[in-house]
Amino acid sequence: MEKRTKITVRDLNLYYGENHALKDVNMNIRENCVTAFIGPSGCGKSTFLKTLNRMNDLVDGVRITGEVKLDDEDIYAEGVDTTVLRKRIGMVFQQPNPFPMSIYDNIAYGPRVHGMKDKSKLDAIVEESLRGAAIFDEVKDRLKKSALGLSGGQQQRICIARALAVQPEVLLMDEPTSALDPISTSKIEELMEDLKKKYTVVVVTHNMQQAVRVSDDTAFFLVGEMVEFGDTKTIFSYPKDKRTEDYITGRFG
Ligand SMILES: Nc1ncnc2c1ncn2[C@@H]1O[C@H](COP(=O)(O)OP(=O)(O)OP(=O)(O)O)[C@@H](O)[C@H]1O
Repeated sequence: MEKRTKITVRDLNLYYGENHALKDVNMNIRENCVTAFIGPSGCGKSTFLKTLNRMNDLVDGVRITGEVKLDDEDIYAEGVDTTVLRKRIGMVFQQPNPFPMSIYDNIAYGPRVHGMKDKSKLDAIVEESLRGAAIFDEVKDRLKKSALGLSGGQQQRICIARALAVQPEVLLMDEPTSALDPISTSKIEELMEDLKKKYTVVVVTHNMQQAVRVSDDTAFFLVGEMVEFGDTKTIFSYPKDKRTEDYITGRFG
């Protein structure tokens, strides 16, 4: 079945001061799919990911032109509440960054900030989020213990659960496995397959095999330009652009 577009990007340009870091990017990100961004270091993958939930707003000297729509809403329109936006579009980073508090409190943090006080509802959200991130069984007997006592791979799944706890629609993942061992990496990759049933997932990865394994669509970036975008199998089997072909065959990067 053809998937509908969840995020539409039109003519997006981003400048860090004089540095033109994203050049006329256009993309339709499909709902309930995993979209991967690949490309060599410094090509703008993370910068682009962050424009999708306005995380770049926090950086001094950034200027953005163009349009990003979530469903039919322009996320850069005047009056958009970025707290609400980031609740709808959650984010997971390269380094697992659980808060220095209990596993339970990490997950309950977002719902509490958004006003949830009811203990039994919070309990249910915590369990559901941990299950959604495939870590409930591993931590159910130590919910009151510090999240910092978990392994890196478990911490990353706690961060995913924390993002799920506020019921997002989209999950942005910035190289979520690059700090993890192969077993933790494959757990997160399996999880992505599951997550896309409920959410729209966008992942930046350095690892082309990972893009092939987990994603439906792939975008290839090179010095701020989105060179090629489309169905992952097609991009990796029949790249249209010579630069994409050179990159995926390992000629540079
Ligand atoms: N906060 C910032 N301030 C100024 N320039 C920045 C900032 N963040 C990134 N840049 C610049 O923007 C360009 C794109 O960087 P970005 O981190 O988005 O690339 P990337 O493809 O994600 O790289 P990597 O894979 O190494 O993380 C680079 O030239 C980088 O130096």
